[in-house]
Amino acid sequence: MNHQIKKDDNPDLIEERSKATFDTDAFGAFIWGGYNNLKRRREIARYYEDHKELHDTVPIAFMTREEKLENAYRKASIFENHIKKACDVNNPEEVRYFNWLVYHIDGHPTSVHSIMGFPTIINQSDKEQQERWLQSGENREYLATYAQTELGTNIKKLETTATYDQKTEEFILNSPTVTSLKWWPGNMGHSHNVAIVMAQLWINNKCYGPHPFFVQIRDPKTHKPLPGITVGDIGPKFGLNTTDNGFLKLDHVFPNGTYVPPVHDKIAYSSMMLVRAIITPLMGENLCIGATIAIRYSAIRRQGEIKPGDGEVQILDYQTQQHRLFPQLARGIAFLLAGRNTYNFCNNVLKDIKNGDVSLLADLHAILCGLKAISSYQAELGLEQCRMACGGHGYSAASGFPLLNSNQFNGVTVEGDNLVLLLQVARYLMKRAKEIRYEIRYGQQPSKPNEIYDYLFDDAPKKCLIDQAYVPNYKNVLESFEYLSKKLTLQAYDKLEQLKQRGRTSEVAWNECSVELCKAARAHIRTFLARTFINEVNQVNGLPLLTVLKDLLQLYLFYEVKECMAGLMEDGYMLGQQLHYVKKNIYEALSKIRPNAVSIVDSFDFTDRELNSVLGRRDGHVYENLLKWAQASPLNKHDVLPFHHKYLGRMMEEARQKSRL
Ligand SMILES: CCCCCCCCCCCCC/C=C/C(=O)SCCNC(=O)CCNC(=O)[C@H](O)C(C)(C)COP(=O)(O)OP(=O)(O)OC[C@H]1O[C@@H](n2cnc3c(N)ncnc32)[C@H](O)[C@@H]1OP(=O)(O)O
Ligand SMILES: Cc1cc2nc3c(=O)[nH]c(=O)nc-3n(C[C@H](O)[C@H](O)[C@H](O)COP(=O)(O)OP(=O)(O)OC[C@H]3O[C@@H](n4cnc5c(N)ncnc54)[C@H](O)[C@@H]3O)c2cc1C
Repeated sequence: MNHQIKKDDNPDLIEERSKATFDTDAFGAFIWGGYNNLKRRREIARYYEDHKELHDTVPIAFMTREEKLENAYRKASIFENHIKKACDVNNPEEVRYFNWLVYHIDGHPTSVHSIMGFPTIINQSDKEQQERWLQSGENREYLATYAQTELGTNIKKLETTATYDQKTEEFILNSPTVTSLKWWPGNMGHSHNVAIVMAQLWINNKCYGPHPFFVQIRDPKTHKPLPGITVGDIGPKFGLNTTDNGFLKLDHVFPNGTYVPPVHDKIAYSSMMLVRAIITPLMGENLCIGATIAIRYSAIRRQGEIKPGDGEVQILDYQTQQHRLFPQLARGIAFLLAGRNTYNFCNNVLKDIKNGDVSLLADLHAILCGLKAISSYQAELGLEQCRMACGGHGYSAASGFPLLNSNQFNGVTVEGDNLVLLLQVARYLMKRAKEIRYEIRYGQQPSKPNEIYDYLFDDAPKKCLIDQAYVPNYKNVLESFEYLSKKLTLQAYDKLEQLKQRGRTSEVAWNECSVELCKAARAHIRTFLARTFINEVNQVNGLPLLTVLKDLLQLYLFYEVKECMAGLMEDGYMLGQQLHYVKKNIYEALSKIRPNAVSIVDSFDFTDRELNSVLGRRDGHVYENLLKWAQASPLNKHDVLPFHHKYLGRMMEEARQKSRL
């Protein structure tokens, strides 16, 4: 049953919704982690709808950059009064959702304090520091950005220095070169007044590597930059234009502080882990938003005929449209599920770290790097497919895609460039490969078993079992992913070793293998995503929901096999006939999903505010609202633009006069 049917909606959507074979609320509860979470989302969305002061005054596509910032500043100033009423402030998901409703996708002036600056203070300060900065940070008496990236970046090679002066017992922070300027930190340009500055710590002429420093950059009262600080906004960007990403030059600045060594030398990097953990489910959500817009629009847009004379069809009936859109839906769900799992894993490991236990740090780091890289890349490609699926209207800001996709672009870069992060996964895999080769040669056990990479140690001979069974066997597909991942991991490892034996240094050999290392990393993450999706679906009770989830899972798994078929076929593991079964499974899944497609996207329960799209409106009344949207454009405030006569009008008048001569 689809709970979103309303009698005044677009008739095509009513028809689609009436065909649902499952309960959309049950699906929504599966996606958002239970019925109570779904209910809370609705209550929070209602709260937002009822409080007009939290809404944008005009669509942000019609605002200048200054107007965008002022609008977001205005909302930030009343946000605290509302969030306590709207949410359980101890529930991060509720807080995140309320933030998302209020500020939407283009950033806002308190974001980096919330997701990076303040969490760094919570996780990386000692008791004395916490007493001083925790409550005041929580109250937003100050706002802290996270200033790590410089004009050139590679954390180990950061150029900003923090030199301990033994006489005055102070640290001196300095940007010694032009490339040491901090560049990019969010909200540093104008909004925040404190920066967590990552700088190379020097004590007694010895460098202790990058460490975070709490630096007041603007006067708490006047908000003017403090002496020695040069700070400003880096200018307009592809997206996130409501965020003032900034530059910062430090000229011998003296923040307060004492040096307390961390329990692990990578603790200083833990803030990045937290954000990487947030990014994966966010990528899933973005992709599901794009798919919702494109699928709803494809259900109301009629264009062309399939059976001549039968009238124009909904474009969602074209197999090509389904093949373009439904995999995005399936991938979006896979990222949401894997993202939720690893977010919980991340919080548990960060708690362990606080208690001095760093045993799972490397496992967590690798999986977060890989998921962030794969989810942001595939979401970017997928959203572009969704945009293209909407034809010309997809190119209009009214579709929501220009804002959604241009913000999505930053996902592949923020918190570490994707390729750099894939190489971190590969570094982890190479350690496992060394254990495998070592174990086989010397009969030793690997360091510790772990569900994430156990399959790499499975030595049983492998045969591809993908067949044409009516009910697809997901385990067989998962085994194919495991086979490919292990093969690519060992191939990369063996090549690395051969190159080293031929005299290459480790670093040069690494570079010469890096394309193959990235392939191995992708294959490992594909395996993780597939396993998580299968595990989650296996826990579902209730046949109608289970059936539709299995349709999506079938599409997800076989689509991913098709994506990596070259690797599976090159050594004869998968045969041509089996590829035929793979394609058959994809086409079957598309047609099983088709009648439920609108109800699946309805199940996400996104509000029109979240979709921010005339094409994706829940009621399907697209065309009349496209006209309203266009008429609201600032250009249409005047029948004749104020500068018309000065330029074009004069040009035409002069041309007319000339032709009269
Ligand atoms: C809304 C629309 C969608 C938008 C998308 C989402 C947006 C949401 C967020 C918006 C706000 C974004 C704000 C953005 C903020 C930033 O970007 S902050 C800056 C982030 N910067 C980076 O991420 C830099 C990336 N680089 C690195 O992390 C490191 O340089 C490196 C690549 C990991 C290499 O590390 P390094 O120490 O320099 O060198 P190595 O010798 O290779 O060391 C590797 C060893 O260290 C271990 N390790 C590395 N990182 C971690 C970690 N985080 N935790 C634990 N361990 C780590 C690694 O495993 C190696 O260990 P060994 O193998 O044992 O040596
Ligand atoms: C919207 C946005 C918000 C941001 N917010 C913040 C923030 O709040 N705080 C902050 O500190 N930073 C922030 N950043 C900076 C961000 O973290 C960096 O841009 C990111 O880590 C990539 O670093 P880079 O730009 O220096 O790219 P580079 O490191 O110069 O990478 C450029 C290219 O070189 C390749 N490359 C680099 N190193 C290697 C390698 N070792 N092996 C193979 N290839 C390599 C990469 O693959 C990439 O294609 C933000 C960036 C953006 C876009």
